[in-house]
Amino acid sequence: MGPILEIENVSLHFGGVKALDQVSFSINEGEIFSLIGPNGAGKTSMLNCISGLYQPTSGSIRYKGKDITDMKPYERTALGIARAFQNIALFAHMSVLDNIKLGRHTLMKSGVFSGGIYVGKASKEEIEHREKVEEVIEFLELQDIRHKPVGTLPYGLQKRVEVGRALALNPELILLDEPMAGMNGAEKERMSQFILDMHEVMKTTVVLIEHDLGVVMSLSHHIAVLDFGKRIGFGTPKEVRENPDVIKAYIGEDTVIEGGKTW
Ligand SMILES: Nc1ncnc2c1ncn2[C@@H]1O[C@H](COP(=O)(O)OP(=O)(O)OP(=O)(O)O)[C@@H](O)[C@H]1O
Repeated sequence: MGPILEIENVSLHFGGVKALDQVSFSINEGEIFSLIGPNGAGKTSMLNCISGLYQPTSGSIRYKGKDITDMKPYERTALGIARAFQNIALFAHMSVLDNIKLGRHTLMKSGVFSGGIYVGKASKEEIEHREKVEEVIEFLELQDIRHKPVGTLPYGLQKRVEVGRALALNPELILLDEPMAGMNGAEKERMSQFILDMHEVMKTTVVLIEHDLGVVMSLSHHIAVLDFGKRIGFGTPKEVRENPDVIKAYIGEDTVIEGGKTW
């Protein structure tokens, strides 16, 4: 399959800091793609450029052949790009169900108030809306906690709800910023399985930022490696693992890039 996202010479400067420096790569439709690199390498900045939170200083971003570089975040959401945040962006006092429902509000054409007045369009939309939310709750196995306030849940489950909120937007491209941060081994395995199912069952293209290289190497079809804002590696897990520049950037660690190692 061809590329769904093409990043071309993207730079992002904050004053003198080059968070991204002429970075290019493309992501194939339907694949699991990972962005890796040390702290401060520019991974989150790249996701921000893709989701529209930041505007690149220069360069372009094409989604399904269309230049989206100047589009607002909500316009990108409408095109099928959704994002789960590194720091959970949920409403702690609201239930799991309501948080996931809220994720879909940006997509609803009928306003919040039209439901009670104009039955036709609003009700059809409301049914679709509800069906998708239920599908996500089932997919991420959140049935038992659907009515629990998110703030009362363990961190790992909150991360799963955060992913659910993005998934409820029915994205073709989902951006997951460290969805496994702070999780134990069993929780990571579970999240890995959900990511694999997003790819295999939902046919969603997944862009993942993850520090656990074991997870990255086993899940990803392709990987881009950033260091100080520059792309220092790109390819399959095998290619990246054997790339001398990547190994060099990994100095101070064992030079074998394997499971259990983090970056
Ligand atoms: N809004 C901002 N204002 C100023 N500098 C920023 C801003 N956002 C990011 N940076 C800087 O850009 C660089 C890249 O940061 P970024 O958060 O993208 O890295 P990262 O690879 O995601 O790191 P981490 O793994 O720690 O999340 C860092 O030097 C950071 O301090």
